[in-house]
Amino acid sequence: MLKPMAVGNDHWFFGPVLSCKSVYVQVIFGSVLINIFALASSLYIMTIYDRVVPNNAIHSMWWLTAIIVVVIFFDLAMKILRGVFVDTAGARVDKQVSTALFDRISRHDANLSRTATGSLAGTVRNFDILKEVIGSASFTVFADLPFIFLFLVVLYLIGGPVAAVPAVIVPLVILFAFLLQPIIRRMTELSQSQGKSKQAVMVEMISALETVKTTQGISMLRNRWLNSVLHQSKSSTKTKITSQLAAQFAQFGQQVSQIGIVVYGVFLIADGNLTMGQLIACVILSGRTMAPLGQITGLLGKMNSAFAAYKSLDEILGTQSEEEAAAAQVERQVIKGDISFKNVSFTYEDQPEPVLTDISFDIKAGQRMAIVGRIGSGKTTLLRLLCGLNPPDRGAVLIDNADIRQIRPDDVRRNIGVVLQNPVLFSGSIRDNILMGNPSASDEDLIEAARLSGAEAFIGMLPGGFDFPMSERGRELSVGMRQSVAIARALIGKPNILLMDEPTAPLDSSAEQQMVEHLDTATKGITTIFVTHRGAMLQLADTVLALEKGRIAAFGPKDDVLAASNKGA
Ligand SMILES: Nc1ncnc2c1ncn2[C@@H]1O[C@H](COP(=O)(O)OP(=O)(O)OP(=O)(O)O)[C@@H](O)[C@H]1O
Repeated sequence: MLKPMAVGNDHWFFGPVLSCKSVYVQVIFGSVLINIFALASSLYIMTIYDRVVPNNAIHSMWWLTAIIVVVIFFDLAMKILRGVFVDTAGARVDKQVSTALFDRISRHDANLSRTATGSLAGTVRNFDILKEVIGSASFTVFADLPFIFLFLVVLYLIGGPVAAVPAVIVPLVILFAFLLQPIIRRMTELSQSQGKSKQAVMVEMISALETVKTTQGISMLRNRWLNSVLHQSKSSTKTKITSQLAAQFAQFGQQVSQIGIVVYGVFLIADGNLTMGQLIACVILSGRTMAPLGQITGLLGKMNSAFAAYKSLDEILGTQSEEEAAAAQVERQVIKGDISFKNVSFTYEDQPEPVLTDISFDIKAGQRMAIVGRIGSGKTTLLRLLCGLNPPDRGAVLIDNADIRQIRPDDVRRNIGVVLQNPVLFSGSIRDNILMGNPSASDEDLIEAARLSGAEAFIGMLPGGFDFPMSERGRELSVGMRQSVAIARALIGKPNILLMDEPTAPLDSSAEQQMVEHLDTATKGITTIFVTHRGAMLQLADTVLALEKGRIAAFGPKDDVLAASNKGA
């Protein structure tokens, strides 16, 4: 079960934002000053027209000009500082949220592993949109919004009834933007989800480029790509046009307001109720009143994108994973290695049939068990449940009599060595890759793990030995070499439980025999569970579990199970 996280200091987004509270308070303070400065320039022009020009008061003009120049410099300094503060806060939030994102995605969570890699990458990329809004100077426009009312009041104090013109237009612009808002939001969400599908097609193709090149699959993927590009560009164009409509209406409102003030003002001047200077000041103030609305409506598209990005990120970061929930429960520095399955059943999401049904068995610490069965009988799935990659729907997987979901994930990772099917290596040296199994291991541990896995034999022949540099996925090594490095990575943490999924599958029979001999030494005294289709690996096992269509067909000492199966055959 996923539990929503509380909003507060621990919230993935509002937590970091609130931690920059003091910076944002300074930004608001800066905005107050900037808006007050904006009043000064219209008052200056009004005074020049009404007092200085009629009286030819050049001396006063110099004084007033000196004051307004100082104000303009302060205004400039404030705007620069405000921009710097917003950027600084944005960078801090970015660092914290990006770290949380990495941690969350790198933790094995069944819910995330169901999401396509490309789509996940798209969600992560969307964080940039959110970051751009909160970390950009345009964000400060929100701080300017309340000043619309201040400007209206000042407009009234200076121009009296002319204030009625912007006072009518401002709510109309706001209303129009509000009415468009849900439409823009829907379009933005659609455009973002289509963007993620586009990313998913590209990532899937790039990650299997060689397969794509050597099969006839290019045209199929190309069609998928073009379809998603077409859909996304259609919806993003619609979103842009609609949000521009709101911005254009705000600009239109600004122009109408200024013309309205001029026309109304001329009548008021004719009646002697307004001066020329007051009229000019009112026109300037009306522009200033409407400016934030223009900016906000221009930002509507971006803000909706940011909101949609927030929502999709919240699906990843806003919930507490089961392993995090369990983290607080049982600490197991050392796991001895007893394993029990109690009536375990499991169905992959969106699949009609269970993959494992009512699986129960016990093995004692130090036993070595082979899981055998036909293709698709559920062997890998059983191993996935054992590493905690997927939680069972019913029943429980117990390690040292504790439900694996209740053991801290770090303790599970430290005590269980895992070699998955087709293990992945990372760019970096062989040393880096093996140390991923235990970053604090000594050089002796490293050499020992390489010896036990059989990797030592070829590492010595590579240029640089353990420092041999590899690129992405370790493609400079043969499949068998990669397998040995992956086994060394699993062994270096000296685990008491070792899980392996067909560790000898890519090897020929002589390499397999060698690997079996290495593993025989490496797994002495360790609870070892491995999936295999190969007879040679069975030499290691003292216990065999045979699966058939997700149910236990046989379980017991190797010789008994093999004898029974020979009799059956
Ligand atoms: N991620 C998944 N989502 C949905 N169904 C899955 C997933 N992984 C496996 N399955 C299905 O679960 C069943 C068991 O798969 P599993 O990989 O556990 O079998 P296996 O015995 O290890 O097969 P093999 O010998 O081919 O490795 C299969 O029918 C497979 O289609």
